[in-house]
Amino acid sequence: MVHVKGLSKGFTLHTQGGAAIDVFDDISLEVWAGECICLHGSSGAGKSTLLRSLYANYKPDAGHIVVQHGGEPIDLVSAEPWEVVEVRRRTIGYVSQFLRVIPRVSTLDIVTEPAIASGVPSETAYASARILLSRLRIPDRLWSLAPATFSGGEQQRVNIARGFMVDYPVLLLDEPTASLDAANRQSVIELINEAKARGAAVVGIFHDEEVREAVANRLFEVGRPAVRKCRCNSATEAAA
Ligand SMILES: Nc1ncnc2c1ncn2[C@@H]1O[C@H](COP(=O)(O)OP(=O)(O)OP(=O)(O)O)[C@@H](O)[C@H]1O
Repeated sequence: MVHVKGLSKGFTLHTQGGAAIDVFDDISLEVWAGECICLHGSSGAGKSTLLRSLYANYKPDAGHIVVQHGGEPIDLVSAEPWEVVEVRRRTIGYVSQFLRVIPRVSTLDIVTEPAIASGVPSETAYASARILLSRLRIPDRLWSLAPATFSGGEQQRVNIARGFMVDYPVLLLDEPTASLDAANRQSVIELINEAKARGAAVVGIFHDEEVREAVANRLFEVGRPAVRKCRCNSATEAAA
């Protein structure tokens, strides 16, 4: 479903004297339908940067991210913005750590929105949203409220419900259980395993060992490049 080839990414901090940070270099990875890859590595190794690159939030410096989209391969590194929008609507779902709260929009509407955008009839979408919110133990008295005032764990569960509303062929999960208690962690484990069973290719960051063991088929080590590229301009700076 996802084929990453020779992917490299660094950042240049233009507001801080052009300092260059090489994050990863020449990464290659394949993710098949029905499996879950856990991105692994020390803090700052580049796990979130890789995940965001897979969602085309960051543009890699080199390499390819080829995704099967509607039966055709598409390279997200060279895709046009409208193609990225289409891929996100139909093929790749992303659950970030934090919910982007929209003022005055109810929990039910936030959760339902991706399904309606992907063409699911509104009645079906609302019925699925209610089931997901119940499975994730969001009390129904909160469904009509905007989640701005919800606890961290409640907001995270609303975000997870939103991410699982559409049966995306590819799912990217950035620490989906970071603020959850044991019962809710278990619900998320079940949702991930159900997604795998229907053939989703899942890539995630799971710091929680119990979650990792319950869902991951493989660990993929994200590490700093063995040889750091120097982006200095002069030979003197390069030598230094
Ligand atoms: N938008 C950005 N601009 C500049 N540098 C960034 C940006 N995002 C990440 N970095 C840098 O890239 C490196 C990798 O960060 P990243 O968040 O991908 O690591 P991580 O492995 O997910 O870490 P953690 O486990 O602590 O969340 C860090 O050195 C970080 O400072």
